[in-house]
Amino acid sequence: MSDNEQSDWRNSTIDAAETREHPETAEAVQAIERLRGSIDNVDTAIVMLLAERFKYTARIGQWKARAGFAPADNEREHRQIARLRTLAEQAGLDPDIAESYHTFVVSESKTRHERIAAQS
Ligand SMILES: O=C(O)C(=O)C[C@]1(C(=O)O)C=C[C@@H](O)C=C1
Repeated sequence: MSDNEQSDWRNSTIDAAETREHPETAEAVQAIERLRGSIDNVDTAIVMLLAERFKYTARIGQWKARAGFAPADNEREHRQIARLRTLAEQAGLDPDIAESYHTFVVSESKTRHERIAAQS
């Protein structure tokens, strides 16, 4: 493969019209499109579940602000991380991915808890 061909290949996506017509890539295009449909379904479920999770944490934020509790609870976080890492292992997911997800959502909830506390 020439340098030019190599860089064309690296920049190509399945959306280019010719990939559909090429016998060598047509099967891959179809398989990827089917898998993208599954990914869209999973992403939809994740966004719905995140919306539900943040409704619960918003209510916790209000209770914490009212009761004078700190936004963060490190012990709870450690227990959550241990639980999620075990679940991930059982599900065949890299536990680091589960922990990164936890870090992201919990840091967002704490930011929101702090906002609620500052407003009340
Ligand atoms: O369980 C709590 O105390 C929460 O405020 C919820 C939550 C979470 O998003 O799961 C957020 C912040 C805490 O540090 C721990 C957990």
